[in-house]
Amino acid sequence: MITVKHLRKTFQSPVIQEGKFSGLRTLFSRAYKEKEAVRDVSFEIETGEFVGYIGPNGAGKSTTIKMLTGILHPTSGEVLIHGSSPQKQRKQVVRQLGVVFGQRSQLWWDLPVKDSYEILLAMYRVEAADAQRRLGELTELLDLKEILDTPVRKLSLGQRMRADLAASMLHDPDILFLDEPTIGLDVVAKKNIRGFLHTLNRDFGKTILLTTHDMDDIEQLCPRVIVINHGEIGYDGSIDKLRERIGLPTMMKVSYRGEIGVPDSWDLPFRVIAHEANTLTIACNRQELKAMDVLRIVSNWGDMEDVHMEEPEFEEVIQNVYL
Ligand SMILES: Nc1ncnc2c1ncn2[C@@H]1O[C@H](COP(=O)(O)OP(=O)(O)OP(=O)(O)O)[C@@H](O)[C@H]1O
Repeated sequence: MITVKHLRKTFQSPVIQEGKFSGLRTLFSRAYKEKEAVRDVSFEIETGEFVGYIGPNGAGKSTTIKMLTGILHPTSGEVLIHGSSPQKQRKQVVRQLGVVFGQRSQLWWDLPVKDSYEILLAMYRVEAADAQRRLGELTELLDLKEILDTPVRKLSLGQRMRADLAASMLHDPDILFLDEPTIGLDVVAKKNIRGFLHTLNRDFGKTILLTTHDMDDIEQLCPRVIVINHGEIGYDGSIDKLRERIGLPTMMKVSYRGEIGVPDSWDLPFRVIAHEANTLTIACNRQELKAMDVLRIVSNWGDMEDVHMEEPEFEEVIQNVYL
């Protein structure tokens, strides 16, 4: 279980001096300004959950993950991983964590992938038989066979990400923190990574916290989403509830055989957005009005042929949370 209580992190950065020799003067100046990257973040994640941690650029996601993994010390507040602090009981906690930062590889650039794995396995003191078995499983699951002998710098981005994911799993941690593991990948590579993460969670019971800007990652993988904005939690719950809360309209396209007799009175519980030839476009808020009730009304206006419904895109919902 992961417990995060009133986590806060402020950074101090030097105030940039203006004018002549500004670079030098900034270097020797004692003026600092504070940046509150994470203001007040609290949540709990149960064992076996798959949670999306999302927010706009600069919201505080990476800073949170760095505190969860023990890389950064919080200014105040506390993180507990299975009851232990990643800052105070670092050795013990690190064994339970797998971490991937999509923007930066943890593998040795000039070494073949396999050699990096051997170093990591030795660092984690994984016994030879276990190491062999795990490497075999991961090679199979992530389709690594072709790239084990290739130096990391020669891998494509998709191959590198698969190699990094395997590296994060070598010591068989039960919790994974993934910071943008699909960044920059093409559609096929993304699909493969998602498949792997889904398997890890469903079949191997791994607890996963996933940061991403790809809303398809979130929709396909995460039953629960935590939204952070300006260093604070803006939402914590299911995607469906989030849709409900934002309440963007569902678009309904109703087509008729022949004429449509839209009544003169526009006093309707939904909006008619467009009326073209034999088609009406209607926007209705499904939290306020059931689709059946809309259809009951519009069926009186002509001989209905077809109805097409479009739910708001999750991307659009999220943009409204970030505002
Ligand atoms: N070491 C640092 N020193 C000063 N400010 C920092 C430092 N690290 C992060 N920040 C600032 O803290 C804020 C939060 O940064 P963070 O990297 O956590 O955001 P993020 O949500 O991960 O963003 P992105 O989606 O762009 O990766 C930003 O304004 C960033 O500039």
